[in-house]
Amino acid sequence: MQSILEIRGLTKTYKGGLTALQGVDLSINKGEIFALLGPNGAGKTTLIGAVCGLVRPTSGTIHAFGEDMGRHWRTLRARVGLVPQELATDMFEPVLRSVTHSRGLFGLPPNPTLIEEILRALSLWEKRDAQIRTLSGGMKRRVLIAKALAHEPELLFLDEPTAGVDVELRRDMWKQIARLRERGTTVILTTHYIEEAEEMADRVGIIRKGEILMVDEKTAMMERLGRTEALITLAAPLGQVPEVLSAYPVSLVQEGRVLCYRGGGGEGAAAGTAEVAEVTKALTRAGIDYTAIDIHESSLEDIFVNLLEGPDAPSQEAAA
Ligand SMILES: Nc1ncnc2c1ncn2[C@@H]1O[C@H](COP(=O)(O)OP(=O)(O)OP(=O)(O)O)[C@@H](O)[C@H]1O
Repeated sequence: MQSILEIRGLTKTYKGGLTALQGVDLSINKGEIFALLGPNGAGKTTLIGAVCGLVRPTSGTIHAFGEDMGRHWRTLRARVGLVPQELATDMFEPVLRSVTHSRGLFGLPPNPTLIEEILRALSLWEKRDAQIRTLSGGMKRRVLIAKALAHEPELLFLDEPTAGVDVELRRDMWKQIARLRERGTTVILTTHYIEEAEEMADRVGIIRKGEILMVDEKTAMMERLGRTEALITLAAPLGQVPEVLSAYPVSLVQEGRVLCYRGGGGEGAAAGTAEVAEVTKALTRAGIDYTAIDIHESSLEDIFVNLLEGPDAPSQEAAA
């Protein structure tokens, strides 16, 4: 797997003393979609800003395309695209001119055919002569994407691309991002939306308080940390867990009316469901009747919440 971005020991302490990044190490593979998942203030925007030259790191190194960004800044930055959270300027510019200008900023020759293609793909061509300020919020977001694509970046950062947009537009944007990947662009996106990471990403990094807690392939993360939960509603409440179930990870909840199984973590989903079947057989053998079973696998969301809430969030080494 070829690496396109190597971040080592990246630390950022803002004036005033707040440390937004603490020794971040991160490798991004060429051609992947990487989701950086973390709560508000975790350091996601700071991390992107450091790679895109908007934030000066306090220490650490960033290599992109195999070269030191600190040394070859101009040439490397031209190969990186950034879709920021908000549009800061350009509100009075018409769409076409603004997007064309973004390409020129990187010293590239004009390419009207490419700009038209980008605007059409983002359903903005009809609006090419409209001032950006007159567009809807969702369209403004698309203009941001168009501007970032105008100079044909190989590595694209999307800072919360779908925050505050409606479900339909969100799905639309996911499709656009998937298309970029098909064309070979490497995509790093930040998000609060677990669903977004679950849907889009090849790998997921979880960041909290400026530290990367865990990086893994999405499916491996879900398999390794995922658990099976089953709620077995009993026909009559129990005072304590029956002896026949002492070997299983079960407990009584809802005043003994429901038997709760939580297990199967680390061995994939099948181990959990098979064990739930054993539990139900043991109940039947013991003559304990039940009326319903609600069984589900934990999602990336459960994993994320557990990680963030856990008192001893695992270190990256421990998790690897
Ligand atoms: N220019 C700045 N000066 C001082 N502190 C800052 C600055 N920019 C960000 N911070 C602080 O650094 C921390 C990380 O912020 P950052 O914007 O990187 O987080 P984030 O994960 O992107 O959050 P969100 O999801 O809310 O966008 C926060 O505590 C924030 O208040």
